[in-house]
Amino acid sequence: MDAQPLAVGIIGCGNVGRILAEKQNTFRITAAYDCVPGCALDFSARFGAKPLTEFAELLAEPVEIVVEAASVSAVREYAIDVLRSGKDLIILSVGALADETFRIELLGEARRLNRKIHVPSGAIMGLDNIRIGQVSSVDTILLRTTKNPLSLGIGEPETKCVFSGTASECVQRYPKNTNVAVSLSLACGCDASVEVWSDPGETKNMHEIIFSGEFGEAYIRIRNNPSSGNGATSRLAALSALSILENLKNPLVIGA
Ligand SMILES: NC(=O)C1=CN([C@@H]2O[C@H](COP(=O)(O)OP(=O)(O)OC[C@H]3O[C@@H](n4cnc5c(N)ncnc54)[C@H](O)[C@@H]3O)[C@@H](O)[C@H]2O)C=CC1
Ligand SMILES: O=C([O-])CC(=O)C(=O)O
Repeated sequence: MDAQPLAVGIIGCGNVGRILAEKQNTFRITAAYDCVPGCALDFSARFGAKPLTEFAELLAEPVEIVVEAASVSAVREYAIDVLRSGKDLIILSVGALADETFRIELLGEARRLNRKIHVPSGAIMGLDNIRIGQVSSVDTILLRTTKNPLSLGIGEPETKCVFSGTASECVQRYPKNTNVAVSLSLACGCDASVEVWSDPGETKNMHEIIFSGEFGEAYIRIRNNPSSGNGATSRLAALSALSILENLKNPLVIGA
């Protein structure tokens, strides 16, 4: 007899939520919440999930895991309640975890309740082995992100470095564009350096990672296709969350 598909709840029925729903195979999004009620209703009409117009309704739904695909503020507002309702969590808006006080509280609750929080590789690659930063010395961890100014939400006409600093500072300035910087910091165990470049000629979302330490040196360049529903979000970010959901019940664990 076939196993029941994994029941999934979603917070955020926007671009990432829709990509996950379009490609669901071994899981089912059975409940969908968005702070814009029309978004949850449209999502439900298209994909059959139960539309929720109040967050509290999600806590009572029989889902094993909730995908947050909404915003940094949504993580701060809902993540702990999701864990307390007995569900695991996938967080896309990883920037929320740059706040150390919040992160310690959230992870403390996860530990206490024996729940898992998954941070997908999102719009980058290599996060699996960048975790070696937690067990060996790191000399450099730098993310250089280059996007079209329209994706960054700025009107910069020239190619220019518009931010240089740390991941935790960067995500406050560009919360919809640099969650990956905080993912890198969490993986390697130190606040990554970040440069954000605005390039009016760039049609992709490019991330370059420069990593060196005890292991040697790495340079990774990812040139992502922007997703059709939100140019600031790379399609890879949604596909990465999709691959977590598709693999949750797989006994063979590959990479991170
Ligand atoms: N970890 C990573 O590598 C990446 C993360 N992201 C993040 O993933 C998240 C989702 O991205 P998209 O789907 O492209 O965004 P989107 O803007 O297309 O959709 C977000 C949806 O969430 C809803 N929403 C926002 N705040 C909410 C709240 N407090 N409560 C309930 N609903 C709320 C919005 O109404 C909207 O329908 C964003 O925070 C984005 O910055 C994006 C790219 C890469
Ligand atoms: O999708 C991307 O290229 C990266 C992004 O927006 C983020 O990390 O928030």
